[in-house]
Amino acid sequence: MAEAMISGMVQSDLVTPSQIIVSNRSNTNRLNELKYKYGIQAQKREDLDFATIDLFVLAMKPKDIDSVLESLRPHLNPHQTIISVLAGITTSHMESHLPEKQQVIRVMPNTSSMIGESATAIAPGAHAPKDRIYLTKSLMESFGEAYIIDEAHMDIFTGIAGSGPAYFYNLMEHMEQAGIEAGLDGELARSIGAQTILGAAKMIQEREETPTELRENVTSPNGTTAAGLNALDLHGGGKAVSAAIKGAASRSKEMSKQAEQPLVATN
Ligand SMILES: NC(=O)C1=CN([C@@H]2O[C@H](COP(=O)(O)OP(=O)(O)OC[C@H]3O[C@@H](n4cnc5c(N)ncnc54)[C@H](O)[C@@H]3O)[C@@H](O)[C@H]2O)C=CC1
Ligand SMILES: O=C(O)[C@@H]1CCC=N1
Repeated sequence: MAEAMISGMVQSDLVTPSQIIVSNRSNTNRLNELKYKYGIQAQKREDLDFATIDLFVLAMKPKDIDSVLESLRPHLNPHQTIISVLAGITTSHMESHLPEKQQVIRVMPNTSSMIGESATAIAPGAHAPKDRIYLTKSLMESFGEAYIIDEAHMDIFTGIAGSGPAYFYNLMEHMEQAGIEAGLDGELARSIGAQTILGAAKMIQEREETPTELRENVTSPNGTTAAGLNALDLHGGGKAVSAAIKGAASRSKEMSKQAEQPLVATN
């Protein structure tokens, strides 16, 4: 996810590549790969000059949040902002592991950041000042659309947009496979599927009609679309998508609860 955001950011005018420093726990090969690919700086954790950093963007796995915050804590000053992309980790949880009144902002981008087409949510913590919230919004807009939302809606946003690209990739795997089974070349089938999804998404964005109206426009009485939609319905159709979104949102909620539980030492 970090690479997808970096890729989108460096293609925009908002930041210069040299303003971005990437770091990780121990994988120097990966750091060098990102450094040369995007022209950004790469530094080992122990070489970071914390005082010169305005925004820390955390993009490790949610399970590592507490140890990372504890290790950042002694180096922070009140003017620095912690931006987290971690699914399920609440701003209040992060604030409880940081110096009092530390600025925290939770965001949820998706991997389409890579090409400047993310749908990203932003939920400010209790002490994030307006200027940092808007700076974060501009940063997120450098790789797509960004929406400031109530943190209570972060789970459902994650279900729709954070995980959402995967539902469409899954759909496209099926479209491609159906094309192949009917004798189409695989690449051609993939490209037809992608263009069809792109066109449908742009119709929603660029025209006034609702998804329902647009669906009805495609559906001639007793025609091919009606047959396709009937089959879709018979196999779960839209309900399956709704269940996917709810499943992801509920996992996000569950991850928030897990993060609150104290670690139990085992031997
Ligand atoms: N993959 C996705 O589509 C999205 C992921 N996210 C969130 O982004 C985060 C990362 O997900 P992925 O990129 O898929 O995982 P990943 O496993 O590809 O990347 C995690 C990165 O964190 C680094 N890392 C691990 N521990 C670290 C530490 N202690 N200090 C510094 N760096 C450390 C690793 O070296 C690795 O580069 C997760 O929290 C996830 O919830 C959010 C939105 C979308
Ligand atoms: O699967 C995940 O947990 C992450 C968060 C949203 C998309 N990928």
